[in-house]
Amino acid sequence: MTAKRAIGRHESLADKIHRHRGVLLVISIPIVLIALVLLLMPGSSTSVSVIEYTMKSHEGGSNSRGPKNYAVIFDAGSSGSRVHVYCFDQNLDLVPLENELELFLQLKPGLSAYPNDPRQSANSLVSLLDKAEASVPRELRPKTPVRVGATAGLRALGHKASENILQAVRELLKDRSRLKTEANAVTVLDGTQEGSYQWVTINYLLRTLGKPYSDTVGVVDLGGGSVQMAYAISEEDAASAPKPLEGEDSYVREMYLKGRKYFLYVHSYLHYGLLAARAEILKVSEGSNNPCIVTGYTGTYKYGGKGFKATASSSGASLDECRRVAINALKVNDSLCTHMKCTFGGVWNGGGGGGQKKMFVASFFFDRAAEAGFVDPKQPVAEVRPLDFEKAANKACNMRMEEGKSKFPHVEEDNLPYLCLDLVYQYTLLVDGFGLKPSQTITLVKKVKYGDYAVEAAWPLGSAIEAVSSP
Ligand SMILES: O=c1[nH]cnc2c1ncn2[C@@H]1O[C@H](COP(=O)(O)OP(=O)(O)O)[C@@H](O)[C@H]1O
Ligand SMILES: [Ca+2]
Repeated sequence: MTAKRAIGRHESLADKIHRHRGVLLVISIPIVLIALVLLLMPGSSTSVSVIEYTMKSHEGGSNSRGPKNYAVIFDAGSSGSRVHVYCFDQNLDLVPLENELELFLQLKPGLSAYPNDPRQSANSLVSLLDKAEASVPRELRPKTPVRVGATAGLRALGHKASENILQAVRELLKDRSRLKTEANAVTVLDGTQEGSYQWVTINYLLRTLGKPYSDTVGVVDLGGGSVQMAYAISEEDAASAPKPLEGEDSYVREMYLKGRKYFLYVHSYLHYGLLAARAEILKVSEGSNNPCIVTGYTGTYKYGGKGFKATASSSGASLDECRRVAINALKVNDSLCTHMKCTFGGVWNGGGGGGQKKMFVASFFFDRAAEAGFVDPKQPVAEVRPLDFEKAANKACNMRMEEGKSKFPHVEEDNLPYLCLDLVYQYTLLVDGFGLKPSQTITLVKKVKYGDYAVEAAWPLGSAIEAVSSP
């Protein structure tokens, strides 16, 4: 020991620690104390959920796999069921199946339309399953993962009824298909999962994954039953994220994609999808006339097994009054907000920042804009501003039912009585809910161009990427 010390430079680490143990003790006590404080502090890393989600960088490849990996993903949405079949090469690039980059099929209604008949509900997927499976080469079927993700429709049905339906779907897959079902392949996606997949889908197709977070785009997905918003935030903002409300998912997910770590702010609002929001807006006027219903219409709106009085007021629809009702239904109310800044219903807004600069807004935002005639449904994307929704709303709220067909020739007949409501809600959600400026340019998206092709801008691609890149 003494000899070693005399040599000095050759002193081992253990000896050094031993010799300086006094100093080390003095230094380490405050460090341990600070670490403890940080760990126990509210809003620290406890509000960040880390998801096992690793997308390898290009050179990583999927070593043990074949040159082509298929994935079959069912989107059991509240208003319909769809299936997507994708094929990836070893670099996790999409490769064409016949002449498209995905097989995409859809039908209506969704699984939740059969709440008391799980078998019939599951059987509604048969035609989609058969066609999807047929598109996967026979020898690859046993290694091709199939997933079924149910969204707001089954979420709103409640645990028992939805679990029965999911069980029937599991049995259908087992009996009828040779595709690979992993554990948890058939589930109700939680809303934050759905929002994260949507973000991955769009950023994957735009090839922004792997770039700094402020180069990625934010997404909004307006479904029938729920609406999700997701965008990447800085590590500092993630660290100071508030804890979620009781029973809510955490606000921030950590994801590793193409060699980079992202902190994704994501929130899903159940009951605020477009079709569910109609019910919320009609509930505000509770049994009396509603200023959002197109002038001259008398009827009942059915949603989730319930009926809501949908009758125009005698003075007709009114943009301003409908706006007030929509703001009320959204619970845009600062007194509910216990965080720095909220969207609506007391939900933290994520703090904004570079990942929210560009917003890609999907599903019913695109569809209604197309029906209302201010975007071309044949184009995959359209740049608009929230005030385009308000302008169209103004026209819809000022017409009479019988003028509907000529003023809005592309609107489906069943949607006509609700056109003022839908457009006012969409404007209100973007501006009063999500806090966008009425004049901010946003991208309405149905499909995203990927090379010479265009791919559906929907969450299943994010799920497929996870399925083929997990071990
Ligand atoms: O793959 C897709 N491509 C384009 N639009 C889609 C796709 N899947 C769903 N949508 C849009 O979402 C709307 C309905 O949402 P959905 O039925 O999925 O409700 P949910 O997400 O609340 O369960 C559809 O009318 C359609 O506009
Ligand atoms: Ca959906």
